[in-house]
Amino acid sequence: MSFFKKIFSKEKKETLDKGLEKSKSSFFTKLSKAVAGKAKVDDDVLDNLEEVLVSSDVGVDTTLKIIDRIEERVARDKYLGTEELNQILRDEIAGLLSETNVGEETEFTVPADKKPYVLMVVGVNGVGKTTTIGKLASQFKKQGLKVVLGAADTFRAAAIDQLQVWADRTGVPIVRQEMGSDPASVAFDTLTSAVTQEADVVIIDTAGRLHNKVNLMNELTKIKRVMQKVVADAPHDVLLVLDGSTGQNAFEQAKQFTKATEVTSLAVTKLDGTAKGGVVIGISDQFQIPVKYIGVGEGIDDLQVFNKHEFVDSFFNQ
Ligand SMILES: Nc1nc2c(ncn2[C@@H]2O[C@H](COP(=O)(O)OP(=O)(O)OP(=O)(O)O)[C@@H](O)[C@H]2O)c(=O)[nH]1
Repeated sequence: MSFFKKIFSKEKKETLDKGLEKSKSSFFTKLSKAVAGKAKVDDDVLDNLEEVLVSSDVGVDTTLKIIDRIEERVARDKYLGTEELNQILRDEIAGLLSETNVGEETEFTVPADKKPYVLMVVGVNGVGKTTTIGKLASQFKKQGLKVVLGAADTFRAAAIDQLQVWADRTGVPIVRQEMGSDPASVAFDTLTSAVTQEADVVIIDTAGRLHNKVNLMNELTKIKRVMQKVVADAPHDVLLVLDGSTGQNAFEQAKQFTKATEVTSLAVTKLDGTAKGGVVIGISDQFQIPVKYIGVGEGIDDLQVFNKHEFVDSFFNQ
């Protein structure tokens, strides 16, 4: 048994398979319609395939890239049977994910040389930001790491309270202030407290008001600047949380946030409730930002480290 197979636990695989069920069944139903009655991959099949990919939220640019590559293959191999299409798509998608040079990890890890490792989490309301933070806190704590949460989404009282709920649930300390207080001040306090406690991981929640990009940019820049007074190279990671079930909206949010701040990794949530799982492929390809985590359920253990081999295996194994 390969190393990869050994560490890809049965439990993780089952959760992933279940989480991608809707996307898979919708994709393969469409794919079988796209090739119905056709023995070879021709222009018609490629047109249909293009539609299948776009309607699976892979995104237009990434779809065209995939179609171009299959066209090249058709031209080279002369005859390509439609029964081979599944394998070819699988190869092309795995290839695309490899180009973004991500998804090799299988476990939650924090860099050993950063203490505390500071993770700033951004994203609009409702995408699953708080839940993702709670799930991450739980995972890191399980590894014996000391975690501190910072409630720097001070825009809404509910956001602070919700993070408190996750802090209580996971037994992790939280630094919070009144609603409406300066988010940068909360971040500063959180880092100071983390350094004093010799914490390993700090997770900072931020407000994601997209309606005013300049404000958002200023706010995130200020939080970063103030954090650097405590930990010089903080934040070590800026994680953008996107709701996978919103398909093209997720692309739009990624576009806006990457303009407002330097996003270093992505979490795509709610893949279990949607047939739009293709969004993971398109987003990682178009933004060239690693998808680090995927949310495949509401439970505390339903956040997975995104691994491209596991993802492609699960997606294409029916
Ligand atoms: N099915 C499913 N639901 C999820 C997932 N992640 C989050 N949710 C749910 O999505 C809803 C919104 O999640 P929150 O974490 O509250 O979202 P938020 O982005 O923090 O939003 P605000 O609290 O409004 O800022 C909650 O009901 C979560 O349980 C997931 O991976 N799968």
